Amino acid sequence: MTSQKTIQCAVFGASGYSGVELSWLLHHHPQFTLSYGFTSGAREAEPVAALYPQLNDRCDLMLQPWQLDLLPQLAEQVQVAFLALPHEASAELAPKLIDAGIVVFDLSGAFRLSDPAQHEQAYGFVQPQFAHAIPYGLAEYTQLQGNEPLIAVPGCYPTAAGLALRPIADFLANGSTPIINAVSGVSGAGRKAQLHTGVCEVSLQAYGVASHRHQPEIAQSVGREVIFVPHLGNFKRGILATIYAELAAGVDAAAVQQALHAAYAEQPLVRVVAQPPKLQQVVGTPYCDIYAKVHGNHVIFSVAIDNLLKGAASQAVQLANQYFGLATTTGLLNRGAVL
Ligand SMILES: NC(=O)C1=CN([C@@H]2O[C@H](COP(=O)(O)OP(=O)(O)OC[C@H]3O[C@@H](n4cnc5c(N)ncnc54)[C@H](OP(=O)(O)O)[C@@H]3O)[C@@H](O)[C@H]2O)C=CC1
Ligand SMILES: CC(=O)N[C@@H](CCC(=O)OP(=O)(O)O)C(=O)O
Repeated sequence: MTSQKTIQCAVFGASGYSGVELSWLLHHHPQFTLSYGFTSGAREAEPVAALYPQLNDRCDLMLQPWQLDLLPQLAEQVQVAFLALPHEASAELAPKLIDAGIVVFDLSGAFRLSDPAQHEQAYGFVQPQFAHAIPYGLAEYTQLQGNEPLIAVPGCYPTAAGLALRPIADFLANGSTPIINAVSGVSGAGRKAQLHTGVCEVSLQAYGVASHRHQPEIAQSVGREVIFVPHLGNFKRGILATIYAELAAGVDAAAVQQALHAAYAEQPLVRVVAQPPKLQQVVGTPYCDIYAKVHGNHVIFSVAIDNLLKGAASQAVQLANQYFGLATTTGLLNRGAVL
């Protein structure tokens, strides 16, 4: 185990929603020191509290615009970079950081899909060639050794779907297609101004119907085709996913419950709950809450996470904890969130 606060790290995209949550978690982390918080080159240097006044007198991080000529200095100082960047920016920057000897935890979708053709179709750009070898970091199902150069942090919706469906993957009817309906708060779309996420525009609505880039990611994660329909809701943060899956003959409610409890008995950040979860019980926390009910030959899940934490920043820290041999919850409990 590494001694106190010795692991220096940088957050790229620290002015964004998932980046600021990461920065706040790392600011308090007992083992990591947040040495740099970078923004795009389009900004001036400024304190993080200038963008997020709730951090006044609580976090003295200075945001700096990223320029490539900072790389040698960065490589001397930090061991770890967390990328909370647009997908293409991550794809471009990650190889440079790796070449400089920095381990990268990437929150974008740039390295999640192992099939390059599927990636190009979903993201519209060509994936770096080494992407197929990058571990997909659904934290409860990943065993990092501490020598991986890059870890792909799962997407927010795929985190919720993967944590529910993986424990019962062997119980599903042959050839059946789970259906995932999920509602996300507006922070899922990031901080940048966009008409469709404006306060007068958002009203519960489906989008990306059976065409969202997370559909192939969920399919890859659970090992079968799925139907995925995301929805945008008029609330700030959180994802509530309702998942329907057909069970193989003979699988009953007890078997499903036993599989879920067995999968997460030793996993402190996934809670198998007895009532359908409310968003408010996970918002601002690193937990995923999973409820399951068997109805006839189907299992119905209701799953709740905070998209910016378990769906992004806290899962990245969970993976970094694992990478450095720390307990999975280190620095994650009793923290509160920024937004
Ligand atoms: N929001 C969410 O719920 C989740 C997001 N993610 C992923 O995390 C990543 C960040 O998302 P989110 O926090 O929502 O995004 P935001 O739009 O809130 O933030 C984006 C950040 O990236 C910076 N940035 C933009 N372009 C560049 C560039 N070319 N070079 C360097 N920095 C750049 C921005 O800086 P500036 O302020 O200067 O523009 C900002 O700090 C995305 O890949 C997203 O898909 C993953 C899971 C959940
Ligand atoms: C509400 C909303 O817009 N959500 C985003 C997903 C969140 C996100 O940033 O996607 P990744 O997990 O792939 O990084 C979207 O649908 O594009």
